[in-house]
Amino acid sequence: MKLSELGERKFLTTVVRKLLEHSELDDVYHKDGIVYKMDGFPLSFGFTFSDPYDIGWKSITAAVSDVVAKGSLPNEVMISIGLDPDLEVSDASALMEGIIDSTNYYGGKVVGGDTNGSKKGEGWIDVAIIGKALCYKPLSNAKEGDTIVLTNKIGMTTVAFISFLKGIEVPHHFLTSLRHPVANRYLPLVMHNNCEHISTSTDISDGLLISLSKVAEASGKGVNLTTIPYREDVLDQLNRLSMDPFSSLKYGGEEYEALLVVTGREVEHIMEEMSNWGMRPLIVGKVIEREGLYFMGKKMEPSGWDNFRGWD
Ligand SMILES: Nc1ncnc2c1ncn2[C@@H]1O[C@H](COP(=O)(O)OP(=O)(O)O)[C@@H](O)[C@H]1O
Ligand SMILES: Cc1ncc(C[n+]2csc(CCOP(=O)(O)OP(=O)(O)O)c2C)c(N)n1
Ligand SMILES: [Mg+2]
Repeated sequence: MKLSELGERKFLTTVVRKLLEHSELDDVYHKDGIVYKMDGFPLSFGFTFSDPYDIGWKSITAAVSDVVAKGSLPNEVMISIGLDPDLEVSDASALMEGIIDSTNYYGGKVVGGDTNGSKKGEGWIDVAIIGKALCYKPLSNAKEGDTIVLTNKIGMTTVAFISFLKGIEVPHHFLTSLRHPVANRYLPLVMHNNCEHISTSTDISDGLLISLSKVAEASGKGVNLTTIPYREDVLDQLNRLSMDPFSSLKYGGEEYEALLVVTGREVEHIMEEMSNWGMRPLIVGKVIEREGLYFMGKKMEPSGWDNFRGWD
């Protein structure tokens, strides 16, 4: 069987998980207050419209997103790059500047890395981060009745992805978050202040549905999504593209927002604090007893980005 038939998530849960020291496949590995993260992508994921600086910036944001979503702050950062020998030095410098600026923005420091040659069009960036946990909660910790809060409304990348797949030109502003995504660096502080009320948390970089179902599976519970958390301009544009919001959900990913799973009555207070730090949070669902993923009580399949299958 080929990897493309099995899919990335099944490969991780049925093959990789068995070979690891521990069985929890969380966004970061946590031990004694320290978190460990590795995240990478081929440079071709920068599409044709991203410049080298922004690709460097984004490689850090993608990795930091998992760290901040787990209530942690990045410290040491290491970078492994593979570059085409024909690349201009000025472009390679811009890529490194994007990496350094982004790391500084999130409060970390680049302490080293590795440089390799790649074939044309096959370069990559891998980022490793060691960080400090201010409020780490394992994915398995979600409890029945918990409220699920998303840091901001989403959908910009979904419009871009659907437009590409349809071969339609994308209005410029929908590309901004794909080019230069910014994760909220204050989220770990809000989580730290309210840690006793947070059951767990995760980012939504592979798409909202995948992340919700990871929470459900890890905790042995279910998740009921109660709204489609798209921005108004996204809903308008999907309408123009003749796509309904529900079927668009699977074309997600590369949105560096986070889900907080909140227990008890502090939800409003936590959302107010998030607003004070620049987020516009909203409630998107609940943890329920019945296993699986549901939309307004109706069972649905988790779908989203898969590195071996694309949007699946
Ligand atoms: N090649 C690998 N070897 C060991 N663990 C891996 C490998 N690839 C992924 N994992 C682990 O599987 C889990 C899920 O990975 P991934 O989907 O890439 O996470 P995320 O989307 O949060 O970046 C993580 O705990 C990660 O550390
Ligand atoms: C050419 C191209 N096709 C498809 C995509 C879409 N895409 C690539 S990676 C990804 C998911 C998230 O990536 P990342 O945050 O690096 O992944 P993680 O390891 O955290 O899951 C998506 C939606 C793209 N960026 N470029
Ligand atoms: Mg990630």
